[in-house]
Amino acid sequence: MNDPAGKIRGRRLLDIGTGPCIHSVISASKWFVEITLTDFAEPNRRELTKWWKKEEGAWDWEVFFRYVANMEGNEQKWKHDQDNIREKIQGVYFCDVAQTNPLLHKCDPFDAITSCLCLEAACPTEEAYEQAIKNVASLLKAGGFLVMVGVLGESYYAVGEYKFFALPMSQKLVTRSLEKSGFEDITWYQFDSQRKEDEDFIRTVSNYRGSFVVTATKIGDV
Ligand SMILES: C[S@@+](CC[C@H](N)C(=O)[O-])C[C@H]1O[C@@H](n2cnc3c(N)ncnc32)[C@H](O)[C@@H]1O
Repeated sequence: MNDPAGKIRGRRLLDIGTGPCIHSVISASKWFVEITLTDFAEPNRRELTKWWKKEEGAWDWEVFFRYVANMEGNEQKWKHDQDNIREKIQGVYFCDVAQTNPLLHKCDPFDAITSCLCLEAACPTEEAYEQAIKNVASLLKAGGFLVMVGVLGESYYAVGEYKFFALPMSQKLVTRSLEKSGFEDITWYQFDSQRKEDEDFIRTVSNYRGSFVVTATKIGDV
């Protein structure tokens, strides 16, 4: 998570579209007391819960925890980080960003929301994307932070033989959607893909052209 000023912190963190994996909140978890994970797909929620509850057959995320701990200056603390995050998780819930209340149940607004590679996979059109940002923003308190990670210009990504749809993202679309949903202080970080000339990768994995991290602060409800 990019937060050079160290201001993105608080009590309650919500991750939208966590998938079956935990990597997207490893860093963020240090700055929050309670973490709520969500996803649309039941098999993903099941997989996450298996890891959270240390059930048999759960995926081992050690290499990811080691990587993040190493980036943060001390690889040896990875186990501590892993225990810490398990303790902070409040639950793994259904979420649909297309719904005006994506969690489908009433809850207090969150201090911060993270989301990694979700909205571009969930929204079929730019209009749907704008609406999804609005829906997600409704879960955030005024003055709360949104941190999104995404890919640029991607129209599909493959998992094995299966190709998933993705809505091609641009800085213009993301920024416009955030502004329309009452966000300010929008900070954009962009990274070019090293793979954009690699035809084999493009054919078999993804045609993304780059990636981004965007951070923004919600000023109020629109
Ligand atoms: C590319 S995966 C990203 C997963 C994970 N955040 C990561 O960084 O690897 C996209 C995720 O979005 C979820 N998703 C798809 N449609 C959704 C929707 N309408 N609302 C919430 N999540 C959705 C999928 O189930 C999937 O887990």
